Amino acid sequence: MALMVGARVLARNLLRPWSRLPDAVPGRTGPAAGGGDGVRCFGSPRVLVETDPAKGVAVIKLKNPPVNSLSLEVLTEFVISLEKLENDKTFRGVIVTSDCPGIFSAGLDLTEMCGKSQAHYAEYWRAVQELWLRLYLSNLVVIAAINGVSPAGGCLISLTCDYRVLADNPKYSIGLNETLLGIVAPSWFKDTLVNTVGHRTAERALQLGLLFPPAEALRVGIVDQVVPEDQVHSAALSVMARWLAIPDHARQLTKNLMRKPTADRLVKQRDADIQYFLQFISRDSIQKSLRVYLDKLRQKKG
Ligand SMILES: CCCCC/C=C\CCC/C=C/CC(=O)SCCNC(=O)CCNC(=O)[C@H](O)C(C)(C)COP(=O)(O)OP(=O)(O)OC[C@H]1O[C@@H](n2cnc3c(N)ncnc32)[C@H](O)[C@@H]1OP(=O)(O)O
Repeated sequence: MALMVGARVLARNLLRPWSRLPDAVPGRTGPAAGGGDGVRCFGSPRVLVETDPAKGVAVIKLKNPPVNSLSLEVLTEFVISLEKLENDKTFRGVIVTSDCPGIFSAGLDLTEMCGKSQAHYAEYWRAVQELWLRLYLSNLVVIAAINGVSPAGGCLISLTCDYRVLADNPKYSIGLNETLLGIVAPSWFKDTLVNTVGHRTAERALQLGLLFPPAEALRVGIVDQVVPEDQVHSAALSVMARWLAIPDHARQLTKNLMRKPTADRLVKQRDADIQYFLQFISRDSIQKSLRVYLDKLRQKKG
C-alpha cells in the first residue's frame, strides 16, 4: 500500500504540466550561465534550471539551503526538470551544480529517514531510486560541476554523471561516507562507485567511509578533473563541448551499453529494494545512529 502511495505521488508529480507546478518559475530570462543572450530559466525554487538553447546546454543548480540536502521535494523537482530537458530536443547536455556556496550537496536528507512513517520511507526511497535511474541512464551528456563538499548522496549524484569537474579547495571532499554514520551504502550506490573507480578502490573507500580531498579524488578517479574554484563552470562547459562533438546516437548507445546492466539490476528488484530499505532504516539501532549523527551536526554550532 505504502509503495502504491509513493508511486502515485511521484507519478502525479511527473505527469503534472510544468507550468502548473506550485513553485514553478517559468520563462524567466537572465544572464547566461555560459555567457550570451537568450538564456531562459525555469525550474522551481529548489532546483533552478538555466537553459541556453543556442548551445543546446542547460545548467541545473541545486538550491536547498543551508546544505542542499536531497529532500523528497528536491528529488522530485530534480526528476521533473530532467524529464523536461530530456523531452525537449533542443537540449543535448546538462551541467549539474550547486547554488549553495561551498556545498555541492550534503547527500540524502537525514530528516527524511529518521522518525518518520513506513509509508514516508517508502515514498522517499522510491524517489531516490527514480533520480538515480534518470540520471544514470540519461540520454543527455551530464557533467557535474562540483563546487563544494559532496558526501554520500551528493557524491552519488556526481557519480551518475558522465564526467566530474571538482573545484580545488581542500574543504571540498567527496566520497560515499555512509559507514561513518553507521549506515550502509546500498548495492546500487556501490555499483556506481565500482563502475567509476574499480573494485579495490571502491571496497576500501566504502568500508572506511572515505571522503577524498581534491588531489586524492583525482588520483583515485572519483573525479575526472580538478580545477581552480573560479574555473569550475568554464571547465565543465569546455568538457561539454568535447562530448557534444560526438554524434548523439553513437554516444547514447555506448552509454547505454556500459550502464544498462547496472541499472537493470535495480529496475528488476525495485520493490524488493524498497522493502529492504524499510527493514534496514526502521531498525532501532539504525534510527539511533541517525539521531546521534544528526544531534552531532546540530551541536557543532553550539
Ligand atoms: C545491507 C544494505 C542495506 C541497505 C540500506 C539501505 C539504505 C541506507 C543508506 C542510506 C543512504 C544514505 C546516503 C546519504 O546521503 S546519508 C547523508 C550523508 N551526509 C553526510 O554525512 C553529510 C552531513 N553533513 C555535513 O557533514 C555538514 O553539514 C556539511 C555538508 C559538511 C556542511 O557543514 P556546515 O556548512 O558546517 O553545515 P552544518 O553541519 O552546520 O549543517 C547545517 C544544517 O544542515 C543540517 N544538515 C547537514 N547535513 C544534513 C543532511 N544530510 N540531512 C539533513 N540535514 C542536514 C545540519 O544538521 C544543520 O542543521 P541545523 O541548522 O538545524 O543545526
